[in-house]
This record gives sequence, structure tokens and C-alpha cells, in this order.
Amino acid sequence: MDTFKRLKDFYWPYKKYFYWSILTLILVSGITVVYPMVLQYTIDEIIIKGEYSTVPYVAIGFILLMIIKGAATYTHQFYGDLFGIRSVYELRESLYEKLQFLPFDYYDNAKTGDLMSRLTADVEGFRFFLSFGFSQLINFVLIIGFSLSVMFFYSIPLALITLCMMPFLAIVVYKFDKEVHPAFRGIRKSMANLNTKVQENISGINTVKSLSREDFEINKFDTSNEDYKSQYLNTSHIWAKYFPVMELIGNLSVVLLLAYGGYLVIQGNLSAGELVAFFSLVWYIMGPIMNLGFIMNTFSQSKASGERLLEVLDEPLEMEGKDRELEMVRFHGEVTFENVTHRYKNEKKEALNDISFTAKPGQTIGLIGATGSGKTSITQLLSRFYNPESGTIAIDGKPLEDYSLRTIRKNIGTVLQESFLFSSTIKDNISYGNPYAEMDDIIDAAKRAQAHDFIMELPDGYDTILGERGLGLSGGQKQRISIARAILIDPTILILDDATSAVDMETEFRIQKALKEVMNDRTTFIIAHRISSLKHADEILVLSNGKVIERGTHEELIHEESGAYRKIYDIQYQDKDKVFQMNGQGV
Ligand SMILES: Nc1ncnc2c1ncn2[C@@H]1O[C@H](COP(=O)(O)OP(=O)(O)OP(=O)(O)O)[C@@H](O)[C@H]1O
Repeated sequence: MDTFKRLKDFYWPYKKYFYWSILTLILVSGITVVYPMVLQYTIDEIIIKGEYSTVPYVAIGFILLMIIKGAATYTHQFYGDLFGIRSVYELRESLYEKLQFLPFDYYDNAKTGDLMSRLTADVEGFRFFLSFGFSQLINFVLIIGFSLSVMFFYSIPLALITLCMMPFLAIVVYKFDKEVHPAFRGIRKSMANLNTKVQENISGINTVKSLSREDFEINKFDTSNEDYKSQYLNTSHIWAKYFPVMELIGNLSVVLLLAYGGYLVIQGNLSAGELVAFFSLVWYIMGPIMNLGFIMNTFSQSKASGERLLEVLDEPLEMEGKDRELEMVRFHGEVTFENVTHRYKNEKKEALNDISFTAKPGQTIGLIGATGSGKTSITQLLSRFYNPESGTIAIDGKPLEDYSLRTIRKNIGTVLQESFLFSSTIKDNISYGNPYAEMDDIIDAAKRAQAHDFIMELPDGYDTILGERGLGLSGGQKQRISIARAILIDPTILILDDATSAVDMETEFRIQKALKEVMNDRTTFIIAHRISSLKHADEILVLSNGKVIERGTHEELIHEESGAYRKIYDIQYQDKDKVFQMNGQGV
């Protein structure tokens, strides 16, 4: 029950719908047990005594009861659904909001399909119990309570005999729940896994096709599908094992009732009408008992779903600054790293080790080094995507923790090697970081990013809708859209992460031109593998295994004969010389 208690804030504000649903349910259940009483009256008072003149009154009374029951059932159903739907609306919103503010640490290990499944199937599982299971559980208690009251009213010994079987039933139901709950959790997990497989496959379909790995993917899916199937079969097995036992217990109650009840009628201690009424009442008890498995089922499923939802809701949020300002601040752009060391969660090796440097406002810092040397990590710490293990990162002389995350991120513009574009219009994609931008500003940003001309050649210009992840544009075009996006937020600090690595020379030239425009007066960090991209930087940091092994300007570094930068330079420029020589020889 702890799961439900902890999720109470989502459903209890709508308790009035719940109360209405339950109030009308009491009426429905109450009327249900009146039927056997009418039956008893008809047999004992009308048929046996031959008082046929009361038949029309009984019939009219019966019809009235049915009309009331119909109206009550409608209200119960409607308010029950409203209760569930309204509650999970809030829950879904909170989960989605939570996803926006979870730290990168979380996403490093999360699986998209699993998260999707939590936000859809698990929320739905929880809703089903709120809308339906909850009232079924109450219905169970009510019907049994009302039926037993009527039974005790007719004959105490017969009611006691019928009750004899209840403890056995309770044991079976308890055991059933113990087994079925983990089984349902297994199903949910397996479903999430299946979702992950499908989502990853669709996202990576280019890679799958280009490497002809379709069969491998089908087999991988088969394994997950197989697991899902066996999880479900396992649950069916548990269900099949317990359901007949529950039914047997119910039937044994009926046998006992008939034997002892018949004896009482023969002895003259019970009327025929009362035995018939008893017989119907036992079936009213039996119905919910048979259903108990199903009710426990929805309860277990929703408990399992609720637990999975709580796992997301309980995740710690991104760390906000402690004395953060209320109004957003505009940075001047001085960035200082002082003995910064960083290790990613669950990693043994440090990604950054004792990094120190200062970038004055408007300066450009180049970061170069082998893959995995820590270049991106520096910029991720600067954006406070992660917090360093030790050391201080400051902007304009104040540590990052003194600013709100919003201030930091609104002041830092990033152009990645693979920028994400949404399946929306080009206009919306450019203005994503500044949704209130005027059209003129959007066009101006696109012109400065060298993107305007190709946008105008598209069928709907700025209103052209892009496919998922910007499908329909070339790598260089996507890149220029993301540069326009960065220009439009007018950041004081700019991070260019391998922004020109994946394009041809001509596009690189255009992008470089666009970048020059955007770098103007901004503190810029250029991460590059090519020396040509960062040789104009005010300071270049050469990284290796998370440490700065050399620093200086391009001119200074190439004069370090046996330095690492010089080696990279030689490789990149000697190759070029060779190519020129070969071209000169007509190769
Ligand atoms: N999110 C993460 N979780 C765990 N380890 C990470 C994470 N991101 C990076 N690392 C590790 O930290 C080290 C530095 O990675 P980083 O991405 O900063 O290198 P890089 O120099 O930018 O590499 P590249 O040139 O390939 O982009 C690597 O060993 C990498 O495996």
C-alpha cells in the first residue's frame, strides 16, 4: 500500500469524483442484494400463500429499483473513469516535467524505450486500477458485506456454515498475490525492454541497413519477444493454478449450503423462499470471489506500475545553484577553471585531472587531443551538465553554483557535431532557444549562419517541416541551422564541439564563415581534431588522458619540436604536402 500512499498527491485532490463513484456503488450493490429478498418474498408470501393481487405492486417496485440501479451504475462508471483519467493526467505531466529536469547522469544510463513504457503503459496500468480496480475491490467488500448481512438475517447457522470456507479462500488469495505480483513486474520490465529494442532499431536503422545487420536485429528482437511471451505465460500459469482452487472453494460452500439448508427446510426451520434466496446470495458472494483473482491482478499490476513511476519521480533533480539570482544575469564571459578534476558516475578513471585555465571575455580557447582525452567533458562541466569532483569553475569571478542553471544555459550557446533538429518547421528549429524571436531576427540569424539561401530553395522556405532528427537536410545544412539557432540566443559563451568535422571542404568553408560571425565578441571554446579549425585561438589546450599536457598559441606550440601539438600538426600538414606533391606529379 506504500506505493499508493506515496502517489496520493496525484489522485486524492480528485477525491470528490471517487466519493461520488463509491456512493453510487453502494447503491448499486445494495440494490443487487435486494433481488434475492424480492425472490424470497415472491415465493413465501405470494406463491405459497396464493396472494396474487400483490404481483403488480411487486413488479412495479422491481422496475423502479432497476431504474434507480441503472442511473446509479451510470454515475458510478462515469465518476470512476473521471477519477482515474484526471489523476493520471497530473501524474503524466509530473513525470514529463521530471524528465526535463533530470541530470545527465540519469540519461547516461537510462533507456528511451523503458522511459517511454513508464510514461505510457505504466501510467495506464495505474489509471486502470484507479478507475476500475479500486471500485471493484470496494464492490467486493460491499457485496460480501450486504449478502452476509441478509444471510445472517435469514439463518445464522446456515450463514456460519457458508462462512466456513472463507479462511481457506483468504489463504489462497494471499498466496496468489504473492506470486502474481513479481510476475507482473516482470511483464512490465519485459515490455519496457521490448520498447527499447524497437526504439533503438528505428533510431539506428541507417546503421542497421548499411552494415546489413537486419537478421541480427530480428534475432535480438526475437529474444526480447520470447522473454515477453514467457513472462506472460508464467503469469497465465500462476493464474491457471489458483483460479480453479478459488472456484473449488466457492463450489464447496454451495454444496455445504444445499446439504445443510435442505435439512433445515425439511426440519421446518427455514422456509423454501429463504433457501432459494440463500442460494442466490451465495452466488452473489461467489461472483466477486471468482473475480478476486482479476481484482488482485489489476491491483498487482498497478502496484508494479506505481513502483516504476515512483522510481522516476524519486530520482534527484539537477543541482540548482545555492544563492542563485532571481533575474537572469547576462555574463561578460570570463571563464576560469581552477584545479578541476572530474570522474563520471560509476567510472573508475578520471575524465579530467587538475585542469586550470582562464579565458578572458571574447577570447577563443582551442581544445585538441585524442578521442576520450576530455575535451567535451570540459565544456559539459562549464554548462553544469555535471558537477566536478573537485576544483572550481567560475564565470565572471563567481562559482557556477552561484548562478541558476537557466542563467548558465541561456548564456552558453553550443553547436554540436550532430545537432538535434526537431520534426517541426525550420523556423521553429532556429528559434527553439528563443521562441519569441521576430521573423526578421530569425532570417537575419539564418543569413549570418549561411543558411538563408538553401532555406529559400526549399519548397516552403522557413515553414518547411523537417522529418524526425532533421531528415531531409544534409549534414552541413543541419549544422548551419544549428549555428543560426546559436546566433539567435545571442550567447556570451560559445561552444563549438567538432562543428566542422563531418562536412566537405566547401561546406567547411561556409560553416567557418558562419562561425566567425557567431564568434564575434563571444568567449568561444572550439573542440576540434583539425588544427585548421582552432589555430587562430588565443590559447590552445592540448589534452591527453584528462590532463593538459601543453598550452599556448598555435605559433608557440608548433615551435615545440617534440611536442604533442607539433606531432598532430606534422601529421595533418605533412599529409597535405604529400597530397599536393602527388597532385603536382599528376597522380
Ligand atoms: N557520460 C559519460 N559517462 C561516463 N564516462 C564518460 C561520459 N562521457 C565521457 N566519458 C568518458 O570520459 C572520458 C573523456 O571523454 P570526452 O567525451 O570528454 O572526450 P573527448 O576528448 O571529447 O572525446 P571525443 O574527441 O571522442 O569527443 C572518456 O574516457 C569517456 O569514455
